[in-house]
Amino acid sequence: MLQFRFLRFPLPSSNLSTLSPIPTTNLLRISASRSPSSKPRSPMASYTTSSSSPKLLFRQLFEKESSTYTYLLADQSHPEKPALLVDPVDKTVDRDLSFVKDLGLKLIYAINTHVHADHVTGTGLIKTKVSGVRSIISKASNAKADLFVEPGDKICFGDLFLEVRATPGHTLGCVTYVTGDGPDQPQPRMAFTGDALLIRGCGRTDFQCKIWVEVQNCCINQCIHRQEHEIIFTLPKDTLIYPAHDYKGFTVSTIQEEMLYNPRLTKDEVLKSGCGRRNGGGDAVAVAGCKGRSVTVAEKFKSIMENLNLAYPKMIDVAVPANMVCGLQDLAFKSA
Ligand SMILES: N[C@@H](CCC(=O)N[C@@H](CSS)C(=O)NCC(=O)O)C(=O)O
Repeated sequence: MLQFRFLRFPLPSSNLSTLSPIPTTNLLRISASRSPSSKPRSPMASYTTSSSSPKLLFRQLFEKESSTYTYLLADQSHPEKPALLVDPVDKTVDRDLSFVKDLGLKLIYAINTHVHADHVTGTGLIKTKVSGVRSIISKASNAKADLFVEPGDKICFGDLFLEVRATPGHTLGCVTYVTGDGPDQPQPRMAFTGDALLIRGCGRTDFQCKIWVEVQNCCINQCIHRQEHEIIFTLPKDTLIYPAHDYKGFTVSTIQEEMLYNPRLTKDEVLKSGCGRRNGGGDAVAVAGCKGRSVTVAEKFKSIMENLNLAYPKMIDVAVPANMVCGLQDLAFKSA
């Protein structure tokens, strides 16, 4: 069972009628049933690739240089049509804001899933162009923003909300934003996974996390594997996956599809062989006496990730320092 703190952030006075005031200790419990440990044998059920709610307005936007997806969500049934952007890119801010204006929405939040390494976030630029917008990032990112979220927090926009789930691995502060569970919320649910879970892939783990591994003497690859399975894969199987990037032309996936076909997250041969036992985290643990089969799930994942041989993102030296300050570094130059 996961526990979520129910938060509504205070809005600037011009927005006060948009959302309800902040409840202080309102706790909402969300059931989180465990996912099956191995691949289902039956063929994949065919799930819808779009979510429906009379309230939700949803758009997937693309920035082609970094292959980044930005997501626009709004409560269109609310009189003020409060909206938020997930992972906006500086280069496409004008496009996004003009789109928001065309649709008659009131942008209240500009949210990042993590400190990006391949592009500069648009959140800082958006704040200079639209008054009252608040930037959001996870507290664990250590980056600057107006508001910091932690696992279990909820970000409300009108009657809709996003839950915050921790999915570290690509960076320590990576979070996934998941649409709410409830009568007014979109069905199926939607998970904005940032770089934690990509379609048939996942974010590289050779940035911050190697340092963390050394410092904490803990295997982050094992950690991300566990996070993917327990924090993401406990969502309903029809939950739609919307990543921050795609390099192959995919736009959306589902939990079920990724459980079956994501090559980085489905290496469970040890479990199937009977040579493994389960530990508390759901990983296979090698058992003495199973010669030649003593490779754990986490070790396989680690080996895949250590052999990706990806070049460092071209913009990393510019993007990371800028994104640590909400993309506001050198803003005068950029907006000139
Ligand atoms: N070539 C691109 C960067 C490509 C890259 O490294 N993508 C990251 C996410 S953005 S930091 C990643 O995690 N990729 C995983 C994968 O399997 O591709 C550039 O130069 O910007």
